[in-house]
Amino acid sequence: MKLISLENINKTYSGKTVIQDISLDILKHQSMVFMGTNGAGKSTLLKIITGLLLPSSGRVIKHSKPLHIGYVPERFPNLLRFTPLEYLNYMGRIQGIPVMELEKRIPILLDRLALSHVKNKRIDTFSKGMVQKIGIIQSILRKPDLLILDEPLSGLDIHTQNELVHIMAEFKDEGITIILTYHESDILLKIAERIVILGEGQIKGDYHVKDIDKPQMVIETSGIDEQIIHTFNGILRVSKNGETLQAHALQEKSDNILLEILNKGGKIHSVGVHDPLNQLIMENYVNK
Ligand SMILES: Nc1ncnc2c1ncn2[C@@H]1O[C@H](COP(=O)(O)OP(=O)(O)OP(=O)(O)O)[C@@H](O)[C@H]1O
Repeated sequence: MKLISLENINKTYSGKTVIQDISLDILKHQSMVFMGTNGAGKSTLLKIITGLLLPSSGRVIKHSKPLHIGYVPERFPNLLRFTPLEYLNYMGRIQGIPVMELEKRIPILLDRLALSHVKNKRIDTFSKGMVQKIGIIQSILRKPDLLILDEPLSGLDIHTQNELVHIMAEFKDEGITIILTYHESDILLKIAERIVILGEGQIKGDYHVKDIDKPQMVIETSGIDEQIIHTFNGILRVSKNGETLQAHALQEKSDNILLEILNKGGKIHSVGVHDPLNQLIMENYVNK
């Protein structure tokens, strides 16, 4: 089911085209990631989808009404001197949410994102990850159909990134469709079903994650028979290059496979990773 359709969207700033003839359907329950180099037009497109920015031409069609969109901008608004309770109540009232409802919902969300203990502290004393969580709570005060997050993980340590990915995955399970921008593939795959690559304001690639192979280990070995390698659990394919064999294997089985090769008297020359998604991204960034 379509949530939003973009039809021939163009956006120009002072005569410079930054979004060029983009048409795209956003489907319910199909979470997406927009990827692209700096200046590719990702933030501009997100703002057009939210309605914060009008396209210069083209149409944004909302297929269901009302359609609640939550939006977490790339930068937190300049309201850092407030406490979470003050800020969230303020944002809730701007969104027209009744005070009674806010009084119930804000403590639940603060608790869920592990921020209850700082609800009365000024946001300007918070870490980047805590500030990002406040931005996320603001975006889901009224449960959205579509949640749009612009670079939600940038500048965060890996632990906080994983925590936020976990939270976003939970939202997804609760039926919220998510669109975000980010550039690290392994994290994105936990959230996205679809990857749209933007470049110079245009769509350069549009892929379903399920169609992209998972990362594989590539093991270069010699001194062992090709037929024997084929019998190891987790081997995907083996190719020969002179005396050397190159085995592609499932990442989760690679430790066992390395041990088996050594046990059978083989030599390991190198171990690397082949990540088809990363390769695809690089090709799209570099070649188009
Ligand atoms: N308000 C504005 N006025 C003029 N030009 C703008 C404005 N906002 C964005 N641009 C330009 O539009 C282009 C696309 O910007 P946008 O922020 O959408 O890209 P992005 O892909 O989100 O980049 P980043 O990854 O750096 O955030 C850039 O060239 C940018 O300089």
